[in-house]
Amino acid sequence: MRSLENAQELIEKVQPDWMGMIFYSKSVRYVPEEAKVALAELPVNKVGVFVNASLEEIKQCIKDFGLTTIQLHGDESVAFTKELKAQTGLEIFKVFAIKESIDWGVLEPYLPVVDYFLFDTFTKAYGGSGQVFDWHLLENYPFDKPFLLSGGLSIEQVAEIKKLQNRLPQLAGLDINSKFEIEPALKDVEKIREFKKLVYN
Ligand SMILES: O=C(O)c1ccccc1N[C@@H]1O[C@H](COP(=O)(O)O)[C@@H](O)[C@H]1O
Repeated sequence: MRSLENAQELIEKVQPDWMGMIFYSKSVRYVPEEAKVALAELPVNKVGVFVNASLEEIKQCIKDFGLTTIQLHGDESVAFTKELKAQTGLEIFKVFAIKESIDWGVLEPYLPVVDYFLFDTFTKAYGGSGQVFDWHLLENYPFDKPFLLSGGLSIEQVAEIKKLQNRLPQLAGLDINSKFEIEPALKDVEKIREFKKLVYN
């Protein structure tokens, strides 16, 4: 999110557990530096979404925007992720871009370093594609580590999402984005409220 009014309305009406801001300059949802004064004061857990950013860049955004959580949405190594955790102590979501299969061995070294895994659909643009991956690939998820589901989540998938929640208790949250927008970065608050009601009631 990047509009103060839209974010305030969403917080008031939906009370999300987290709210994301994209700090990847190639994204249509990129949050410019000028937004920092307004967004920093929002009373919500703020997730900074980064794609192969440097430690310095991430630390500057943490300071400017009052981030509580870092979402690493690129090809960040275990060593980089460990250093970020050591230097900031903040909550970390590490994203894995899913293609036709998942090699759980690749995720394993991240276990001691991250708070949540986040699964998104593979795309050359890294994220925000609105594309859904094959959720069957998660059925043999081998870890206790909680994970978040992402990638084109929409209101039409509520029944399937509920089935997945029943099968996989490690599924800790749903990361919604482009399917709940009026335009890039402007969220449809009523649609999100409806989605939350349908999924959690
Ligand atoms: O939204 C973007 O533009 C974006 C760009 C680069 C990396 C991540 C991005 N967004 C994240 O992508 C996922 C899935 O979004 P969608 O539902 O498929 O639109 C989500 O984590 C967004 O935060």
